[in-house]
Amino acid sequence: MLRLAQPPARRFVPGVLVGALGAGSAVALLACSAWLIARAAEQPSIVYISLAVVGVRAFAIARGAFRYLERLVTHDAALRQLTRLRVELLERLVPLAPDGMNAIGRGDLLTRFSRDVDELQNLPLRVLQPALVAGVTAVGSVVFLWFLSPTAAIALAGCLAVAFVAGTLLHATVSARADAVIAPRRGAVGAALVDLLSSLEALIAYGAVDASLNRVAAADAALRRAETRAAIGAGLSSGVVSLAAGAATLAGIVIAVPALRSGTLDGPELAVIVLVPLAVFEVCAMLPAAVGASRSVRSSAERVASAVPDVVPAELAVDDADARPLAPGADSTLALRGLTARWPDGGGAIGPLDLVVRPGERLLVRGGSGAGKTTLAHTLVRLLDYGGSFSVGGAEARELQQDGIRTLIGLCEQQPWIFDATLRDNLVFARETATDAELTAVLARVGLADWAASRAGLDTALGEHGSRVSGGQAQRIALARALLADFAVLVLDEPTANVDADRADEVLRDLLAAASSDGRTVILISHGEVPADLVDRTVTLVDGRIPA
Ligand SMILES: Nc1ncnc2c1ncn2[C@@H]1O[C@H](COP(=O)(O)OP(=O)(O)OP(=O)(O)O)[C@@H](O)[C@H]1O
Repeated sequence: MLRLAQPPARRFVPGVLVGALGAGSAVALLACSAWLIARAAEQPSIVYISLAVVGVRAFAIARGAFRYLERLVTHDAALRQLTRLRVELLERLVPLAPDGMNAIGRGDLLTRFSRDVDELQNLPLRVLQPALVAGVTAVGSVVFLWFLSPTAAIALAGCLAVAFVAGTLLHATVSARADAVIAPRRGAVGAALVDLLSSLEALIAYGAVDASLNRVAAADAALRRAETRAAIGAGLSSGVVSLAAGAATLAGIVIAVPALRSGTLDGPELAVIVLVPLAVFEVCAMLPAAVGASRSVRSSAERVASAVPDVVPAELAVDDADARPLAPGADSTLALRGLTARWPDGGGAIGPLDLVVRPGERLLVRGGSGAGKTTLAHTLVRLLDYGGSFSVGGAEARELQQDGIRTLIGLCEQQPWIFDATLRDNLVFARETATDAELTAVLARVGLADWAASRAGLDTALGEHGSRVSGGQAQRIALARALLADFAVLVLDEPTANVDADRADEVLRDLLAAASSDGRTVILISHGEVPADLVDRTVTLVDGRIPA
């Protein structure tokens, strides 16, 4: 993950170079200014100081220009890499969705894909870039001072080393744990908040809102504690660096004054030796912070990596490299022979199952709760992988591209996803070319024409998660989508699960009439009774098998 977060050298190295030039200009500006002021105090002819005057102007302009360029180049590289990283993460997420994403709660997942991914851009910006620039500046400054006074150069190097070691150790002692737990605690706050907001109805009904609010407050307090501790660590380490900067200046005075008295140094050189460490430490103060930032980046990288594992769990269907497209107009006969499947956590195994579903057939798959009906449905649309054999129109499903199979076999889920958008938007993504007239016609087929007309028609807003539609209407909208997509085989998973018992038959009758028109195969999944005339055949699942 860290490798993915790091921009390529051709974009990263220019940032380090201009950063080092900016930092070098800052040090040179101070050295030049110190020399100029001290030399000017001796009131020489202007000729002797004109070069230094030009130097001060040049380094002042260069410092600003290089710092601006550094921000531009490093942020451009980091943001480009972030874009690439996001695309790569989404590409890794797609094969996991939806059945491989249940291990992490939605709130935590959201935090991983927003804050934790954002945190990864700090690898080049706050860890590697400042560390390299500080290193180059420190070495360059020590070498420069060496030519004036080797003793002063050694003293500066010593103070820099002490500042780095002491600052880093202090930072680590106070806030290493905090740096590592901030990201997971931020995730915990996100999880608690999403949990609270998405279950508000139940919490209000059972008077449990306060308990849930307390959970959010506790997660928030834990996050604040970690952030405070991290800030204390950062503050203490920058205090140590400032002390070391003062010590380096004092050391410069102690070393340079006797040299001045003995005549081996002149006044302007003394000013340079005493003041240059201040500029060097300003740049090197970033080092302990960079080590601290590396801990936060590592913690976020681990969280992102565990949300998108390199290897997709074997239980999920993934296209083989040589998977081929479904042949156009492929026969829609489905044949399962010794089929087995299970969920990524290893639970809910079904099979071995033997079953043939012929084109145009209306098959009811019955079974008690937990019998494996939804598991079978997810296997048929190639969300879950299978053992044994599952052929589609005579071709083995695992040899065909999943996308192709999903143009043939469609699934209307038990809890259909309704987007927080208009009725039109909720339908048209199933067939992007559909006109309003076609959308209205399909609404009539699923029995929603009058309801839509009594609202704002296709512009009716459906609310978040379909909060403004009933369970039966949500099922009808899902079926309307499926009809637009024109699947040859339609799997209806418990279409009346969220409908009143006395309206269930009516909804089911409407749905099946619409679904099985056009000679479509319908596999109806239900745990309850279904009027016999609605289906051609019934198979019963018991503990994931069809008893003989
Ligand atoms: N997303 C999931 N991850 C892991 N296990 C699951 C998942 N969904 C279902 N299971 C497990 O698989 C088994 C079969 O569940 P499944 O949802 O297929 O049953 P079902 O017949 O559709 O039940 P119901 O009528 O109650 O919806 C159960 O033991 C269940 O715990």
